[in-house]
Amino acid sequence: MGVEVRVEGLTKSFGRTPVWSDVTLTLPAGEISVLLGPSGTGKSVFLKTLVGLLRPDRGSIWIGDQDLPQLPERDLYEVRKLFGVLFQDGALFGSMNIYDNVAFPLREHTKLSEGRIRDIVTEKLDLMGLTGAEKKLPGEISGGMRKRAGLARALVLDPQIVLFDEPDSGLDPVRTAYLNQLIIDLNQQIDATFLIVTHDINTARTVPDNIGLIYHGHLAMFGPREMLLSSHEPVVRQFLNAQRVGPIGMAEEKDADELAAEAAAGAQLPPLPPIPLQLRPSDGGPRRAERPPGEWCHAHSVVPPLGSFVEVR
Ligand SMILES: Nc1ncnc2c1ncn2[C@@H]1O[C@H](COP(=O)(O)OP(=O)(O)OP(=O)(O)O)[C@@H](O)[C@H]1O
Repeated sequence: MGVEVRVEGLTKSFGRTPVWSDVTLTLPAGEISVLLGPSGTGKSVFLKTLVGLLRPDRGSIWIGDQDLPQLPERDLYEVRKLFGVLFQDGALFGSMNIYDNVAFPLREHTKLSEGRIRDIVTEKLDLMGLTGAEKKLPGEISGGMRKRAGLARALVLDPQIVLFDEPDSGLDPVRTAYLNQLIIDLNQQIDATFLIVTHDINTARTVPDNIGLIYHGHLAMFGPREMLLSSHEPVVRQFLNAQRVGPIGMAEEKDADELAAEAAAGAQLPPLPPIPLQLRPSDGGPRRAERPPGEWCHAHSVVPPLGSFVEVR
C-alpha cells in the first residue's frame, strides 16, 4: 500500500533566490497526483526536496511519524528506499547496458543473490515491455524505451512512492498516450503513491486523482482534479486550458499594464472545456482511488462545464 506524504510550510531557496515558499499539500496514499507550473517554477526542485536530494530552508515532509528534513543522513538513506524516481532523461548510466542499469539499485542496496536479481530485473523489464533489450546500451534505444528502462529501474526496490519528472518530455503524442496508460496500470498493480510533474495538459486532465499548480513562488492550488478543472481562479484556468489570456505571461507574470491592456481589448477567457473522464486501467477495471465522476462538483455545488464526464469513443 502506498503511503501518505504530508508537506507542510515547505520553503526552498538557493542563496538569496527563492524558489517557492510555504508549500503545504498532502499526497493521498495510493493516489496519483500531478504537479504543474510554468517552466522554472521549481517543480524538479520540489521532487528533489521530497526525496531528500535537496534540503529545504524550512518546513516538514511527513511520512508516517518521520519528518524527512529532520532526519540524520543515516535514517534518510533508509527512508529514500521508499521512493522510486524517474528522472527526466531516465538518468541511465550510458556505459552500462539496460539489464545492469535496472539491476544497479538491487546490487547497491540489497544483498540479494544474482539469481534473485535476475528474476526481479526480468519481471520489471517485462512489465515495461523491454524484454529483449537487456543487452542494449541506453544510447542504442529510443527515448521512449529509455524512459521505460528508467521506470523499470525506479521500481526494482518496490517503492511506496514513485516520483516522475516529466515522463512525457520528448515523446510523441502516441508514445505519451501509451506511457500514461502504463502509469495508470502500474498504479493499479503496485498501489504506490504517485506524483507526476508534467507540462502535458492532456496528461494533467486525464491521468491524476489530484492536481497541483505552482506559480510565482507559491502553490496556487492543490486538490481533487475536479476542483482544479472546474476552477475559475485565473491562473489555474489559464494554465489548465493552455490560454494566452490571463495572468501568466511569456517569461513571467504579466504586469498591471499588460493586464489592463488585455481587459481594455476585451480579451476574454473562453468557456471552460468539459471535464474528461479519468483514464482507466487497461483491464477496464476501476482505478484504485476512483470516485464517481462529478462527485466532487456535486458535493461542492459546482456546476461542471457542459459536456463533462461524457465517454469519448
Ligand atoms: N542546484 C541548484 N542550484 C541553484 N539553482 C538551482 C539548482 N537547481 C535548480 N535551480 C534553479 O531553481 C529554479 C527552478 O528549477 P526547476 O528545474 O526545479 O524548475 P522546473 O519548474 O522543474 O522547470 P521546467 O518545467 O523547465 O523543467 C531554476 O531557476 C533553476 O535554475
